[in-house]
Amino acid sequence: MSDHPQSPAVRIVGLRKTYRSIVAVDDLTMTVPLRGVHGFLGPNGSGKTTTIRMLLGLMRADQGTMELFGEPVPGRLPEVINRVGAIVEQPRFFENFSGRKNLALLAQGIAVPISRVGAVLEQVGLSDRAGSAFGTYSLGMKQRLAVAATLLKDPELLIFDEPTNGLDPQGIHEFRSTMRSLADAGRTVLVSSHILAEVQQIADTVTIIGRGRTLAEGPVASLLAGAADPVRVVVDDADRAAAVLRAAGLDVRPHEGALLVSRASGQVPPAEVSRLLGEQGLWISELTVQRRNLEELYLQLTEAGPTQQPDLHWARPEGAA
Ligand SMILES: Nc1ncnc2c1ncn2[C@@H]1O[C@H](COP(=O)(O)OP(=O)(O)OP(=O)(O)O)[C@@H](O)[C@H]1O
Repeated sequence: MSDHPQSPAVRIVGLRKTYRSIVAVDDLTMTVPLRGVHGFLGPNGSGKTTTIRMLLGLMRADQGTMELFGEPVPGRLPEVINRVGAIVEQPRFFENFSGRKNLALLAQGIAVPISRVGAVLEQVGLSDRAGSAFGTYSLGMKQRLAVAATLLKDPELLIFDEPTNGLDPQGIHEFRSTMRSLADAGRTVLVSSHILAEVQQIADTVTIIGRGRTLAEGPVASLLAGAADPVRVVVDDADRAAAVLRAAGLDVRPHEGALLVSRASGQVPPAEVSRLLGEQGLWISELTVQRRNLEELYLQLTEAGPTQQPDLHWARPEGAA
């Protein structure tokens, strides 16, 4: 059990790393709550891999503090490393050995009971193909065998760095379900990706970074529940509908055969749009609130600049700048 039961799985404050003149990570802050899938998101080159390598003690930070389960790392890494499983680089498996035999060899090497092999194959959905040679596996199956290898020690936190790179849609789908089921079984999954929309589908919480800095962090649902998402409405007489809505003080923008209705002061209730148009005999054929996705949020954050983002931080640790 943890000495710090209330501590998040990961806490990073003020992390910085430079490679000669390149600032790869710049005052980065991240909190990964216990349990659930946490997306660590940002475009290529934004500093995700560098951060993960520092967290795992594979590289030294220039500045900042990091904790795993409340223990400062790298100082106390030996005490917590057994609670962490990570795929940072592709592990090497023997092509001619079956998935099961590859895992059995690994289990022996790290003194894990051989009985764990069957359990971890089951957890990643590879039991049916466990007897086939690794060389015959699809990329997605190879990746899931790598996950199975990290599960041998039964870690509480799993860290995957861009795990779906190179996978086809089927492989991506399967990997997502694997991450979801690991989290549903009570583990914490930290997954980095440059494809924000992809991770949005399974992440409970996210940290979004750009150029080595944290731009936003929090539950996906609260980050996306913008104060003023536009209402998209389709009506036959769009010109007259636009005039009616504008007369009621709403902003109206034609967009791809529909009208996007918004108001500077906040969210427009769809029922208000429906009532205003209905009262004038204008009948709506489609009415939806256009929720943002994480990619749109990212673009908005990078356009807005750092001074306009403080309300998007939800879990800034005390003492963070
Ligand atoms: N060993 C290195 N030497 C010099 N610069 C590096 C090195 N590793 C990374 N960088 C630079 O540091 C920055 C952050 O890279 P990093 O790999 O951490 O980003 P990333 O978000 O993981 O991107 P990707 O998804 O492409 O791996 C980039 O500008 C990268 O070019």
